[in-house]
Amino acid sequence: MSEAFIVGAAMIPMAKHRESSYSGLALPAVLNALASAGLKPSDVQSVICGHAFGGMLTGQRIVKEMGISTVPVTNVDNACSGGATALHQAWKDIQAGRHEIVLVIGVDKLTQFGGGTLPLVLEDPEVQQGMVMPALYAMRARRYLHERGAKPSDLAEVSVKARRHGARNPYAQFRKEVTVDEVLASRYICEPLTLLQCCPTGDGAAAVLVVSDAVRKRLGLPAVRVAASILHSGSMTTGFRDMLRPEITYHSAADAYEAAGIGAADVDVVELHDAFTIAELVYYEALGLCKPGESADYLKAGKTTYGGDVVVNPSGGLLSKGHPVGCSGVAQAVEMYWQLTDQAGARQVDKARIGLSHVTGGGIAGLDHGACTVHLFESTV
Ligand SMILES: CC(=O)CC(=O)SCCNC(=O)CCNC(=O)[C@H](O)C(C)(C)COP(=O)(O)OP(=O)(O)OC[C@H]1O[C@@H](n2cnc3c(N)ncnc32)[C@H](O)[C@@H]1OP(=O)(O)O
Repeated sequence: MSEAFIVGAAMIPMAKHRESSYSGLALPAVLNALASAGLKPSDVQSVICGHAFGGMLTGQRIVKEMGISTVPVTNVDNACSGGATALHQAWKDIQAGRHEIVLVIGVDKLTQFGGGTLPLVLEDPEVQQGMVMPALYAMRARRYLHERGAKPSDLAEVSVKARRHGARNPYAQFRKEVTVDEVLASRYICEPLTLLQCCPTGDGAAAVLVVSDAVRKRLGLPAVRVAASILHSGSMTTGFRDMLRPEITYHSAADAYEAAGIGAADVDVVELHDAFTIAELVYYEALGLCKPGESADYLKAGKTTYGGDVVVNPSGGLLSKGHPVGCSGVAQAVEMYWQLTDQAGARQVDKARIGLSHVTGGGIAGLDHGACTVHLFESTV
């Protein structure tokens, strides 16, 4: 069994790239990731492509443009977790000794829908009743305000931090800082969530090279070890569900910490799934960054920004960087690679050695979410 390492990474700036095809989005990320690892397209032994809305054979359409052939290409759909699931599959392949150099791509183009909320699967009974993602998270937010005695400004603080971090990130879709008042004054999407508390729709692509220990040693490059890679689907329940206890994230995080022998207190930098402000607060608790019930105070005390206990979403997170669904898990891995190899520029987390990324996928009736992926990374620099 070989351990898996990331030795190269790249992404394109997230934005509304209306004129680009899926291959057009992905190719610059792929070629720059290869270049950063000193590898050629022909060195790649397997390609795994995460996307949600690219249609059939998205990965093959990208690989065709790379000028390589016969390499096995796998497409992975796990909604927002698609990219992270692709990374999980690469980790498994490297561990099993099937391949030594795997290219992982995450890509999605949400501008194809022309605006509004994301299209969901119509056979889902909750979707038939009108469930859309902002509504799901608005219910969580209402529950949080009710149970915790929190204020809407507690939610808004998440966006303020996200935008402050994102302002340092040239790859972020939104780079302007905002105040609590501006967040609260933006238009309601689904009360209590306002526009600036929702991740935007946009387009993006990211790529990482995952290699075996032997290849890492041969390349001699700064590398990040994948210390744990956990994928869970949700547990079915037809009755009451505690919306402030996202069980799929609790389980995935606990398994990741156990697999890596790493505790939450050891983590220096986190990229978590802040699709809406409320998500970040409940995930602080589920990832064990703070105790249940303490998330709003933990944020307000500055514990999750530079100078605090752990820097959460230095990239700006989904709220600021953007959330092109199937791309996001790979974009998180790119940020982890940059942070843990001291290449994150103005947003570098000082002495970052251990990183955690977390992404959940898909609203689905009866489940907390459809998929959850948690990765732990360790710097080898
Ligand atoms: C399990 C899981 O948890 C899975 C998940 O990840 S769920 C999350 C998946 N992603 C989503 O659900 C996307 C959430 N966001 C949305 O649905 C939509 O962006 C929205 C309903 C909030 C707004 O959609 P819309 O009204 O059609 O806005 P849109 O046409 O995109 O943009 C209108 C303007 O608002 C701006 N805008 C849109 N979203 C913005 C945001 N979050 N912050 C700031 N500005 C925003 C746009 O830039 C645009 O400005 P300009 O006119 O100056 O260009």
